[in-house]
Amino acid sequence: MLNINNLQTSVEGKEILKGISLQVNAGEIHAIMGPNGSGKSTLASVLAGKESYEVTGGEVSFDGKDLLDMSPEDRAREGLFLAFQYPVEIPGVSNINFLKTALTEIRAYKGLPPLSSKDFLKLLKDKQEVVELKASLVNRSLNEGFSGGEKKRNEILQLAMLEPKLAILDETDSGLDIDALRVVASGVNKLRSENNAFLIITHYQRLLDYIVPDFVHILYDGRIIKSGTKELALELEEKGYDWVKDELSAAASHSL
Ligand SMILES: Nc1ncnc2c1ncn2[C@@H]1O[C@H](COP(=O)(O)OP(=O)(O)OP(=O)(O)O)[C@@H](O)[C@H]1O
Repeated sequence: MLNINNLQTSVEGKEILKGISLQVNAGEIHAIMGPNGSGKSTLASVLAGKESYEVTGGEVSFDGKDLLDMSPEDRAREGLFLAFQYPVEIPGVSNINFLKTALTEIRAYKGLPPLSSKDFLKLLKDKQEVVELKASLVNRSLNEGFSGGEKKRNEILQLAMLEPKLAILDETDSGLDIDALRVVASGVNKLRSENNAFLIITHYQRLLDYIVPDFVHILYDGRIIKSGTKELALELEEKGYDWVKDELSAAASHSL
């Protein structure tokens, strides 16, 4: 589904991603962990097509198509979804209109007609229950005045409505209380299927108790320095990032 090969990117002349390779197949959940400033959000932004990042090398294919060649809108239409670390507020655009417009766009791209208002509202009600989001929030302006936790739940509502092939969740757990964390995680677990995949960026092993990843990758200074299964996240929480660095330098000196 997603194939990243030696991806390198810079921002304002500063190299941030220094050769990332990662393959995500349908049905898989990958977690990316790494210290502050290691490039996690940059990776998410580059995949979503944010303009300020310059790709200086490498390739990314998504379902066999060249992702880097597509506009951000086409990436979304192809089924890529990014849940922001800091969801944006859009005053004047109601949450419900935003969802309807986005869903209509995506359906049109797939050659499907728009849903009738009745069917749309029925779908919305069903999905709202998945994320336990209050009905009143759906009628308000997009994220305006939402609490941090409500914004994150709203991101998962968007995910539930749009059913992307690949969802990238950038620190969705930050700012969530325990109940909201459980709701967001159970939303993701209900939405996961054989046909979609998730890339979950997180600082805390805690989220991975709820959403069990198939693979965990450690991003450090713009490179994936170690990959493993869910146990790697536990080990990391216990020993810290210096342990991975020390292990790698020991391996490097051993091979000299
Ligand atoms: N628009 C930008 N302009 C200048 N530098 C940037 C920009 N975006 C990212 N960077 C730099 O790139 C590096 C990686 O940032 P990024 O936000 O990807 O890290 P992160 O791993 O997501 O960190 P955190 O865990 O703190 O969210 C940082 O040194 C950051 O200052």
